Amino acid sequence: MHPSLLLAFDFDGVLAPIVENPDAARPLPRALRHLNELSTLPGVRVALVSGRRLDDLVRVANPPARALLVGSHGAEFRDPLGDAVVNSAPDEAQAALLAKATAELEAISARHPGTHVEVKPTGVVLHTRRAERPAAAAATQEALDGPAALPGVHLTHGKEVVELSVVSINKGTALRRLRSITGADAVLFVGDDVTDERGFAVLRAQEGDVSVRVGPGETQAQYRVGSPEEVVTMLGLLVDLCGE
Ligand SMILES: O=P(O)(O)OC[C@H]1O[C@H](O[C@H]2O[C@H](CO)[C@@H](O)[C@H](O)[C@H]2O)[C@H](O)[C@@H](O)[C@@H]1O
Repeated sequence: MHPSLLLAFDFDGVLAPIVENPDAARPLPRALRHLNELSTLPGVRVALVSGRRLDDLVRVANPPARALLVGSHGAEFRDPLGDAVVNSAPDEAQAALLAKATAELEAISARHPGTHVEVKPTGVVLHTRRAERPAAAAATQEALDGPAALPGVHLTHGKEVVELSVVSINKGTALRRLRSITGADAVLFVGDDVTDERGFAVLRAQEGDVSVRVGPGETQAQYRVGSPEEVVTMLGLLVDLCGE
């Protein structure tokens, strides 16, 4: 009998190349094709585990119909084959803190052309990829010194993003939840950024889990591939292996 496998992938930088405009990110076509193939195999569940808002993830990723979806780093969660839906809405105090952090990031962004702010259900992000380097550096520093230091705010400093959350949910908690819902014997998780390191940290290599980092950077992952194009190659091998 086949073991049951959970194959979980971050989106940006893993299935989709990083681009300047987050709205323009799309999965590589062959990545999507392989994900669709994997999602129909017996004993396999595919999951997308993203920092994006769930509605945004669905819009840009066009995920397989059977895929488990995790948005906002785990604050939003959907299982199309079950009844597991989680939306960790902030409580009153967290909502007030989120409004304050958002107002401060928007003021910082207004001072630094090329930056923009993205609001999520439990967090807010300052994007700096499209700004001139001095403006990006200044805006980042102001965000770190200001709203990121507010009590109750959880900071993630990712790829050209300063992300502030008012809940302490992360991709590690998300992967634990996915493991428990699917009852998977082993988990594969592929990610490219600092937020994904929290996911790698909860995997159990000695029990058959596999972690893969895409691109450069310090990592706890067991393996590394160079780019989303190499992820496509890995997905093709997985289709062959899991389909046997
Ligand atoms: O943990 P992730 O799922 O990778 O989420 C991290 C952020 O991903 C997106 O931003 C990243 O990709 C953009 C499009 O390629 C790029 O412009 C940006 O610089 C990257 O940081 C997403 O837009 C954010 O909401 C996520 O927090």
